[in-house]
Amino acid sequence: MEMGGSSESPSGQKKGKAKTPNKLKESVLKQKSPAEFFAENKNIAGFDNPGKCLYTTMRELVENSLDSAESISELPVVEVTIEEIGKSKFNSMIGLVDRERVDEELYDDYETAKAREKRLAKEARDQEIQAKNSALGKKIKEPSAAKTIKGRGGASFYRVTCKDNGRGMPHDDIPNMFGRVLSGTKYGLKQTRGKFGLGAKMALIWSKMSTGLPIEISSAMNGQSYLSFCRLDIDIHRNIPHVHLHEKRDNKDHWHGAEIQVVIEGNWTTYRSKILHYMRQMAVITPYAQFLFKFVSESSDKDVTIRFARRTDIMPPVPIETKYHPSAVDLLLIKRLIGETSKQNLSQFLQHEFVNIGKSYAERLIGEMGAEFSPKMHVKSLSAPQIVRIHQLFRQAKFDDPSGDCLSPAGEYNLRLGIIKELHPDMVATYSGSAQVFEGHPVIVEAGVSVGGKDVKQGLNIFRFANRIPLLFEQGADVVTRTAQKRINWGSYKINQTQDKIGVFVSIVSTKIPFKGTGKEYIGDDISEIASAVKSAIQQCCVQLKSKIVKRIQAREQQERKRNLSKYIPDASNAFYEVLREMALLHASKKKRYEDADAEILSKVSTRLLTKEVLSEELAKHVEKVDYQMALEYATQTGVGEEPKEDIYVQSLNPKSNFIDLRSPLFLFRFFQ
Ligand SMILES: Nc1ncnc2c1ncn2[C@@H]1O[C@H](COP(=O)(O)OP(=O)(O)OP(=O)(O)O)[C@@H](O)[C@H]1O
Repeated sequence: MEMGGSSESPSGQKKGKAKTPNKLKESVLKQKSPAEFFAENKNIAGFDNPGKCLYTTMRELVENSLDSAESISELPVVEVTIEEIGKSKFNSMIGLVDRERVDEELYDDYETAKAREKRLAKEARDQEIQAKNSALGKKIKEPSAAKTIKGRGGASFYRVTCKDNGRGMPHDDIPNMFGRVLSGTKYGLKQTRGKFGLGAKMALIWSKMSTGLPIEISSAMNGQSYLSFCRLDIDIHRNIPHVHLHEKRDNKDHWHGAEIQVVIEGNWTTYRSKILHYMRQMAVITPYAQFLFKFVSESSDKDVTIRFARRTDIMPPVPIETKYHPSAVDLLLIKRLIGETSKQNLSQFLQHEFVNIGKSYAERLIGEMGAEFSPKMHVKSLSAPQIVRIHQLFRQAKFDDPSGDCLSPAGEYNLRLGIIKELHPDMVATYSGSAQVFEGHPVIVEAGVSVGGKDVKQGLNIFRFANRIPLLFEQGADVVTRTAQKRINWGSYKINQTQDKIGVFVSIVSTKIPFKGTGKEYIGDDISEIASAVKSAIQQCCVQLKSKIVKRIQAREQQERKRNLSKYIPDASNAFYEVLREMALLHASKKKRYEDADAEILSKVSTRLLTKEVLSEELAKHVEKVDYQMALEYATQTGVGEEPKEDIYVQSLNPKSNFIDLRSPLFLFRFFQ
């Protein structure tokens, strides 16, 4: 650590010699607010560099919007706009006058005349080599433009706006929701995309760090006559909101939802594809939402507008808040629950605050705790050692696994819809596992595996989702990738891991997703319960696919046989006809006599009733008949009922009617919802 200037040095000693004061300074006790901590370590929340910051800001806002709309069972409508703001515009926004460079050499991207000469010479040499190579028909390597330009370049700024039709926020809570790190409404035991109470604040911290501009929030709750508007930034050192403006405005349109706007430094060029990928995959896993994504560039030529239309009105059920499973709690949590409980005695406390403890089981547990415990004892009077005893028993006793009823998986239908939309595969299989348990939290793993498709690369194409969030980073370390690559014997399902175009979709939902880091980018491969649930879900899909693949192979073989037989028809009929013609000549010249049916055939040959063409036709008919018989035999052996049944979902195209008609010339089916 370097010492401050001598004037600030407590002893007034000179730099370098001050051993003792230096030590003293190092050992000064300091505190950090959570906001300060995350500002200094923003990479752990997914804010690594300007490009990634743009991506993470956008996704945090989108995920909040979806959580919000779903919490009131509203089919989500989310509009995201990323507007590029050039340096001049940005400067004028913050009231800074543009300034021309005076001392060019001061700048990082300054190139000396010598360096310029060297670069141009190198470029000329490269061009020559390329021209030679292209004349020789060799592959030409694109020169990387980025490498030739030195310097960090001018920063790019973006206004990110996200508007939804969700719950909105209570007027008075808005400053804390956006201006106090680690505050949120999603800390309960419930499957939500958000969890940490951090995302929106990180966007604000990054805006504060990169542009110094505040965040703006408009929000209205259902039936609210006013609209809350709040402009705020965050006091990083104290971790409290710093409100610039907080007022109620007229809500003429009876709108409900939220619109969040933040101006940050970013990099659209490097993260464009990730951002669009994210939006596309979000649309895949959330087909009941409608998304409008817009990128507005300074020079409108790079503008992007993508609308992801809603493809179904069927929304997965709203996840339910649940209680703790006794095996998932630690000492601290038990103490907290005791502090918060409304129940008086120990027996009621155990039954009310935890899942899977009924009255009689609570009494058995209390009996096991020892003589000093009784069902009627006052729960708030438990001593510290007594609480430890409860905790120890919770760790050792048997409890039923938590049920998955509180979870809301994407559903096989949505997964299948997503895979078909994304990959247009030749075949697809999906599977939804039953609830598993990890550290007392229920986990449901669903998978879809597809083979073939449009624009799909050979090998494994992996799509990961956790609590219905697409995960796009750290693919290599993720449990899904590792399982698909290393623990599935694709060959045994007649799938070629390197040559077939394989799509693997895995969606994991839980009241606690064990993400590595707060950036929610991947789930590690070290949790055996999750790894084995992922493996089994993928395997189940593979088993379904195998039967389809085997049938396809058999059908192909049959077709091949037919094709082979058909190939010989011209030669065979030629040969037959030649033989018959010879025989007919012998028969006609009476050199050789044929009787009855033989004579009849030969006379048909002579009168040209039986020609080469007729023989060809008859042979073709025969091949067809044999083929049909074989197919029939195959179907009888394997049984038609073996064909996997697939649910189909139909819905009315006319939003006003609650039925759909299936018409045929003979009948009409009317399905009511
Ligand atoms: N668009 C929105 N509509 C309604 N409420 C919102 C919206 N955005 C944020 N909130 C509220 O603000 C709180 C804080 O949001 P923030 O993104 O900081 O954390 P989070 O979503 O709870 O968790 P995480 O950090 O894991 O994303 C949320 O818990 C939610 O109550």
